[in-house]
Amino acid sequence: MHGGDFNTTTIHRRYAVGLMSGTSVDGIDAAVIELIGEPGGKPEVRLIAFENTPYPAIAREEIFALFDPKVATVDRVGRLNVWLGELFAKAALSVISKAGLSQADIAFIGSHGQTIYHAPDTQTVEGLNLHYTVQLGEGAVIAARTGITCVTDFRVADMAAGGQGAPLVPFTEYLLYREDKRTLLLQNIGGIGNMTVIPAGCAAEQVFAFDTGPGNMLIDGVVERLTEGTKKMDVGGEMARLGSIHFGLLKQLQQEPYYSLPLPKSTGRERFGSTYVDRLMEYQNEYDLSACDLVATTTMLTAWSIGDAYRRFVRVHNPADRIIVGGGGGYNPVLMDFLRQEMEPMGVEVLTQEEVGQSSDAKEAIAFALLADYTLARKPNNLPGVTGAQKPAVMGKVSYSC
Ligand SMILES: Nc1ncnc2c1ncn2[C@@H]1O[C@H](COP(=O)(O)OP(=O)(O)OP(=O)(O)O)[C@@H](O)[C@H]1O
Ligand SMILES: CC(=O)N[C@H]1[C@@H]2OC[C@@H](O2)[C@@H](O)[C@@H]1O[C@H](C)C(=O)O
Repeated sequence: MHGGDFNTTTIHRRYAVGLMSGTSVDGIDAAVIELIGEPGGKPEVRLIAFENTPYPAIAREEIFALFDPKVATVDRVGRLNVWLGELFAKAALSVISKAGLSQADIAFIGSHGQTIYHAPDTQTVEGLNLHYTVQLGEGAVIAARTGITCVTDFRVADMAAGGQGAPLVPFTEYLLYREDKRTLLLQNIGGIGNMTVIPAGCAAEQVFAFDTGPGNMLIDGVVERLTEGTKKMDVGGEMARLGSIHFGLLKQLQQEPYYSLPLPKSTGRERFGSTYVDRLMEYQNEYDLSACDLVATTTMLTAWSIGDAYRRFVRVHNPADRIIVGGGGGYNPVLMDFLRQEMEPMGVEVLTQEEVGQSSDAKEAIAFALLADYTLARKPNNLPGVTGAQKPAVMGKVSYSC
């Protein structure tokens, strides 16, 4: 099949590539999917190939450097934008070949890019309400290197319509997971934690979602500090398993105002990034905690924040049957145990994406391919009820291939 052939036999089957790089900056997720169904409809999705390409160390360092707005000068931002465009293009070409396909087989690429700054809350300048978000990874470069039309920069259109520009994946979760009889919570535990609520038999307007708080960001942050950079994550929850939770500190951390902010809401590194980790390191001293105690307490805080979000914002009107966990946090057994302790007493079964036959690793990359399918069909692909946008928007900017 040729991606460019829009005749009646091929129009409903096409291959697409989705690219994602999350807030943890652990590399580029690339997926090839087959979409069966009308463009911009409710397609059947088949995962053909998936690959995670770690960033070269120098690129990762530059991304982290540019999280600091004082460091992110316009020349460095411009340079990183095309640099990441090149790396995303390579990741796309590699996964296409892993799928046993050629570029000519691929109808389009949907690429999220790398968020370096996200400012969803209104800043008023001379009566103008400004909110903004910056994702890097130039679509023109991806299209030029691959010869495939590429959709990028999804979030800004939702923000222009008054939304938070996040989360965007719930639209695709509604398309792919909705059930008639069960209310589902889809919990992503990436850098940040985010929850999508899909009530049994719901319409798109009834789906809601929000960021629950830190995902792995605080755990990764403290582990990196405590091990002087030799470890980037608590692999297998090993440190947390050896520590004890300090309930006094836990209680103090639970007072963070984000948890009680009303919906819709989203958050990021601006709140739970390195400044927050600095504070956790100070608490370690103040409470005289071992390294493992601090990791255990931070891991419990992360699990608690998900349970707390469910109790506060979901349970009364949408008692859930299942919470399906995706993202790297699902690979941390201690975090998953703590989450079970939170959720099971409330009657919510805790499962991973793999346990329901999906791929946790590929989920977000798949989502951006699916969102791009809607962009190219010129159909709205945001959920105003989720992002707080005042109206539907066709998100994504198109860089056409010749
Ligand atoms: N084996 C493991 N043991 C413990 N933690 C793990 C393991 N594998 C991954 N993780 C955690 O998952 C994180 C990566 O998660 P993920 O890839 O979902 O993040 P992301 O996509 O960058 O984030 P986001 O969804 O917020 O954009 C790692 O930084 C680490 O904290
Ligand atoms: C601005 C930004 O990149 N936000 C991410 C981040 O990572 C998780 C959470 O915060 C979510 O809001 C979002 O990503 C997912 C892919 C989303 O938009 O659904």
